[in-house]
Amino acid sequence: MPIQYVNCSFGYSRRGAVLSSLDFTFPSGNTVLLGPNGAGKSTLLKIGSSALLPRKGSVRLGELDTRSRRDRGPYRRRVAWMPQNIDCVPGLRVVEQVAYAGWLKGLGKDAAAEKASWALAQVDLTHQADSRVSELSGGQLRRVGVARALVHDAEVLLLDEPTAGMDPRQRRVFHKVLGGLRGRIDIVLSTHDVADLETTYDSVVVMLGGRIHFRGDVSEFLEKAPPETPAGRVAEAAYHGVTEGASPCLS
Ligand SMILES: Nc1ncnc2c1ncn2[C@@H]1O[C@H](COP(=O)(O)OP(=O)(O)OP(=O)(O)O)[C@@H](O)[C@H]1O
Repeated sequence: MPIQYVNCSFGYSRRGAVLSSLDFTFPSGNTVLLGPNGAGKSTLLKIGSSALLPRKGSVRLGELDTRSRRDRGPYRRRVAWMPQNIDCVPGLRVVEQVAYAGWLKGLGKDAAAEKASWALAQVDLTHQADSRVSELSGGQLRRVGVARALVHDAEVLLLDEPTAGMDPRQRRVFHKVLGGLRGRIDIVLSTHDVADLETTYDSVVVMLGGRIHFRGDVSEFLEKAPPETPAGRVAEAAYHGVTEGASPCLS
């Protein structure tokens, strides 16, 4: 079931609006959220996760509304969010970090341990299960963040720039992981990286200036590239085609 933004407005201060009367529903499947710095991608995901509440309007998953205190617990069990900054509990090993996240979302101790091992396997980190997080690279730490988001069987996974800091090999592994989750969970991932669009995602959403500027299938998005574009540069050219001429700044 997709997240719905209904007439949603939000600003960090009284004066500046980041989102204004946004009516939008994320597509099902794997969705990549693109847009320049400051377009509002993280804000959209934070509001979608219920970490922030809209100033006006609502964010819903089925009948659950993030503004309702009673709905927020069930909402957060169904929608997992990985923020840009991954905070880990000092002293815990990787598998314990993930199990702890599951326990916080209501899993029993044994179930949390079992699901933690499963989640680490999904992100190809089983071999690091007993490492301390301080021993991990930035890319591996992001995969721990994804495992923590996966551990409690949410229906929707919101990932804020999970591939930042990953080397090309790690990124390939990560895209393979996302491709493998296709059809099992709805994923929305914000990034500046347009590699592997066809094999990893079903839909593309482009944000500009706090608005949804483009929404469509990956194939519709790639058609925005000029016909003579060399094969390896189609996604990048499509992104320029979609965003060209539009103001990148928030009004
Ligand atoms: N905590 C905050 N306090 C005040 N303004 C903020 C805060 N976080 C974001 N903003 C502002 O909100 C707007 C949208 O920022 P946001 O981080 O959502 O964009 P983004 O598309 O995720 O950017 P990036 O690609 O750089 O991560 C920007 O103008 C930004 O300066």
